[in-house]
Amino acid sequence: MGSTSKVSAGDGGAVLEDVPHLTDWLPDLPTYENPLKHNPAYAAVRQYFIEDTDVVAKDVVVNINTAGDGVHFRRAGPRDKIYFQSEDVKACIVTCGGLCPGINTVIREIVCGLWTQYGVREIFGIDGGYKGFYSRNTISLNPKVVSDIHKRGGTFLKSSRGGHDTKKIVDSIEDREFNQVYIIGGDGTHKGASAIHEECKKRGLKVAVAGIPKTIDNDLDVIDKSFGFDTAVEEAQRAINAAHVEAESVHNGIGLVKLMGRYSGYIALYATLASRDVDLCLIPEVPFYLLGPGGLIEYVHHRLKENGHMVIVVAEGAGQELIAESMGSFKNLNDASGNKLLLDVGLWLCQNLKEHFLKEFKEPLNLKYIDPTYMIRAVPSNASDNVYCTLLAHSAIHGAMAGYCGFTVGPVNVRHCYIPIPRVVAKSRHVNVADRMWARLMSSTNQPSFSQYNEIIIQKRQEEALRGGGAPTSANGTTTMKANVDEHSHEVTAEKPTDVIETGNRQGFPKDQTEISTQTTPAEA
Ligand SMILES: Nc1ncnc2c1ncn2[C@@H]1O[C@H](COP(=O)(O)OP(=O)(O)OP(=O)(O)O)[C@@H](O)[C@H]1O
Ligand SMILES: O=P(O)(O)OC[C@H]1O[C@](O)(CO)[C@@H](O)[C@@H]1O
Ligand SMILES: [Mg+2]
Repeated sequence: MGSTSKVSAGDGGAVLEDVPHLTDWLPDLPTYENPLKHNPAYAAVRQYFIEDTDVVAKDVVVNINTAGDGVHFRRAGPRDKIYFQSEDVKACIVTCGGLCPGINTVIREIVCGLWTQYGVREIFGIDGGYKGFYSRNTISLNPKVVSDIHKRGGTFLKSSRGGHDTKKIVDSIEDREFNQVYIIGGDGTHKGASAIHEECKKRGLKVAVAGIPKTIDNDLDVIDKSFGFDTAVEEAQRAINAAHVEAESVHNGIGLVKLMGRYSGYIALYATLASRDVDLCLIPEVPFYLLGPGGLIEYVHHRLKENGHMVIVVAEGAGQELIAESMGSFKNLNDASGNKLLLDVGLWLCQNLKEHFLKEFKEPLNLKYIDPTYMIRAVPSNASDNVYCTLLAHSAIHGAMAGYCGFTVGPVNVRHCYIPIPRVVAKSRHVNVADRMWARLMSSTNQPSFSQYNEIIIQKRQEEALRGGGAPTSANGTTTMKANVDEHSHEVTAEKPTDVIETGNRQGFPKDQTEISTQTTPAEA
């Protein structure tokens, strides 16, 4: 990422992973009194201003015998001295990447917060993500324009993938004289934000770049949880309930629900735990197999015999390697930002479940597939996400006004912090299957752990080798699908099953992801 980290130690030995400040390259900047001192709403608050020495511990659960002084982040909030005068601020806001409930609330609260708390009058929206900086006119924003946008899903400013051109973006920032840039987005967006910050620094500009982490997959590291996640989990309950109703109303009924989660299965995990009607939850972090002892088909058969119906929740990124191998050959497609496009695990499971049941148990399945993928992220944020978004927006504006830059905001152990951007994008967060939260799920669903994955695959391979290669039966229970990948809709349709192949990669994560964070969030404790 090319940025130098600002790590320092306090007198007591505590380590501070600090965020950049405008004075790092503009040491003589003047300071001003924070107008909040005279704001009737805030003036009465005792200890309203955050001390520069206030920090938040990254880890709060420690071993009494081995605990050191640990890593800390700068506490977010208003400072009594600020580095911008209200009339000099020209702020802009941009939203990038996929949608997430609450984006509009963050936009609204940045605008209203800057306006009412700091008296800023020049606030602009960038139209359609990063590329809007150099290809579109800006949108003038004020509290009236944004007054009711938090009641709508989506992004008022529009979003996009791809199109990040650091030079062109910073040229636009310079030309338009923006000095505060608020960037709402996920891991890709934050990598872009970091590049913008570094370029502004290189050009010696007085520009504060502030990130606000947005990811429905909850895959950004360090922060407790991303906004919109709770809303999405709540919305997913409607689909799971429908799947349950459909499944229990017929013989041999299966309700299959596909939820978002490219590489991290948090939505599926939490939606499953919240529902309690789910019998099987498949996530990208846990590779599974179909046939053989401990396999998916055996479990589904057992569950149907026992209960007559079942509900399966699958995260969209689950089983990708299995599907790819079962398809023999397929094209690797990426979206405009370079993210891998996923194969449809929902359709694949439907086809394989139905076929195996007919073939092995001579029983037809009554399978209903529900795909609410976009429905759970297109809704407006719920009440608690709205409050969360408000705090994020306020933390961001207080940080920028105080001259901090190249930071993102978010709660760490429930206290809002300023976190250096490289820290949150260095690695993605994944469900820790060795953690108690996954254990809770396993105990709720009683599903198999698929722990024999390696043994099953090795054994099947050996059997195939003995047979001389061209195995007439499935090695892992997958049926080869000839994929028609429509490059525009990205849908995968299956033709008639023809052949069988094996899979052999225990690794459930994307190959290019070398560092994986499986931190325990407070909610998982
Ligand atoms: N490494 C990078 N450097 C600079 N810009 C990037 C980088 N990766 C992605 N971007 C830009 O960030 C924007 C958003 O990226 P992306 O589409 O990956 O979504 P995201 O922010 O990760 O959000 P999500 O994946 O949660 O929807 C795009 O405009 C993309 O060009
Ligand atoms: O179809 P789009 O808009 O690219 O978004 C799909 C992807 O976005 C994400 O929600 C991440 O934002 C993934 O879970 C999902 O695969
Ligand atoms: Mg992303």
